[in-house]
Amino acid sequence: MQITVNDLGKKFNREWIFRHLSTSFETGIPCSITGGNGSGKSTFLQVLCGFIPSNEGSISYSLDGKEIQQEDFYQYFDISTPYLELIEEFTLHEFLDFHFKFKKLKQGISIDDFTALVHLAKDKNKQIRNFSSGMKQRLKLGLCFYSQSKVCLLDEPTTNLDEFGIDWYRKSVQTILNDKLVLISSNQKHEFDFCASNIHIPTFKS
Ligand SMILES: Nc1ncnc2c1ncn2[C@@H]1O[C@H](COP(=O)(O)OP(=O)(O)OP(=O)(O)O)[C@@H](O)[C@H]1O
Repeated sequence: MQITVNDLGKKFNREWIFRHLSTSFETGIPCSITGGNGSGKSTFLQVLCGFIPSNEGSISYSLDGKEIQQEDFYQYFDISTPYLELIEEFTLHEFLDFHFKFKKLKQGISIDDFTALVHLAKDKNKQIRNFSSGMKQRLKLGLCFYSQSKVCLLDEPTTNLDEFGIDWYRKSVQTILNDKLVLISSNQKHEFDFCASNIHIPTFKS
């Protein structure tokens, strides 16, 4: 998978969040998206995956040399962000049954394997609303790690994770780096110090 960004710009009202941003991303070269609070890291990820439109420039997506239309790109990525809501009324089992009707689990992994991988096997019948914030975060990350999608977008991936969870994140993310295009928006080195490339958003203010 390859994503190419050409002269991309995004503004809210009259303020440019980033401008003249040109780069490319590809599977096997994980990239960190860095910058201080409010610099535009989350906005960049949201523009990249088509959640919000850009004001200037273009983004192209291709898989094995074939172009993917922007409107079809949703089939190819997973995103984990602090603002993403889970369906709180469902139990974990109901939630996973529902989710994996639309997304495919990685080949060879069952739903039971999945719950073990995210250390939630004992919580299958618990309603998501009764999960702790760290349990929800492991679930969100697991949905990205263990799907068949080609692109994995992680916004502040260790939010709410304890030391065990951070260690789990660092080991788990390693298992997908060769198969998925991984982009990590973060201010914390332990979330991205293994990345081979970096985009520093404040560099693209004007
Ligand atoms: N929908 C919106 N309308 C207007 N301004 C917005 C909107 N969304 C974000 N912004 C502004 O865009 C700027 C970048 O926000 P963004 O959330 O992308 O930053 P960030 O780098 O991810 O920050 P943090 O590290 O705090 O999560 C901020 O000034 C924010 O207030």
